[in-house]
Amino acid sequence: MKLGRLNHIGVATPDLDASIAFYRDVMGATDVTEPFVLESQQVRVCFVNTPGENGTAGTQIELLQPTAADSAVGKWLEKNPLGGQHHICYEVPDILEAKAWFEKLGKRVLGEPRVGAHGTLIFFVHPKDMGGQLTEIMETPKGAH
Ligand SMILES: CC[C@H](C(=O)O)C(=O)SCCNC(=O)CCNC(=O)[C@H](O)C(C)(C)COP(=O)(O)OP(=O)(O)OC[C@H]1O[C@@H](n2cnc3c(N)ncnc32)[C@H](O)[C@@H]1OP(=O)(O)O
Ligand SMILES: [Co+2]
Repeated sequence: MKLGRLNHIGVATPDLDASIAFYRDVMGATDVTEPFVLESQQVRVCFVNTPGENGTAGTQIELLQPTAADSAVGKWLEKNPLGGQHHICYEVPDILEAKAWFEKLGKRVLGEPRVGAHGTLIFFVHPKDMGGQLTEIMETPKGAH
């Protein structure tokens, strides 16, 4: 498998609007997308775009507020009520090759690849098999970079 760019860091929050204000007012973010609900993942989400170099896209902070307590992010927030870093997402050139790679290593791929918030195929690998880090693997968007 070939590791691609760090696409985003997933950050869970109990209050998306307060987190947007934090990134704008404390962190000086100037490029924050409009929030939208991704019902399949039971989250309200938006992206804080960080500057890249020489006009390339920087990485993103993916802000996630659960729409239900009994959801992946909702359950995580029960243990981490202030919120914080929830997962990390790397790009790969070939999602099926990457899935086979992790499975061959005996790591738990969570579900079949599905279309994620960026419109390309993604899957997650269980944090217990990844040194405690919930890891999202995303196929590099066509024509990106
Ligand atoms: C904007 C949408 C975008 C997209 O999908 O495109 C997203 O990024 S959506 C993000 C939300 N979706 C997911 O996170 C899907 C993948 N996550 C899962 O399938 C679950 O959260 C899972 C399987 C990682 C844990 O679910 P489970 O029901 O087993 O919850 P537990 O609380 O029982 O956790 C078991 C064990 O894992 C530890 N854990 C849970 N979440 C995390 C985490 N984010 N990072 C690190 N560790 C995590 C939890 O503490 C438990 O450990 P233990 O030592 O047993 O207490
Ligand atoms: Co994500």
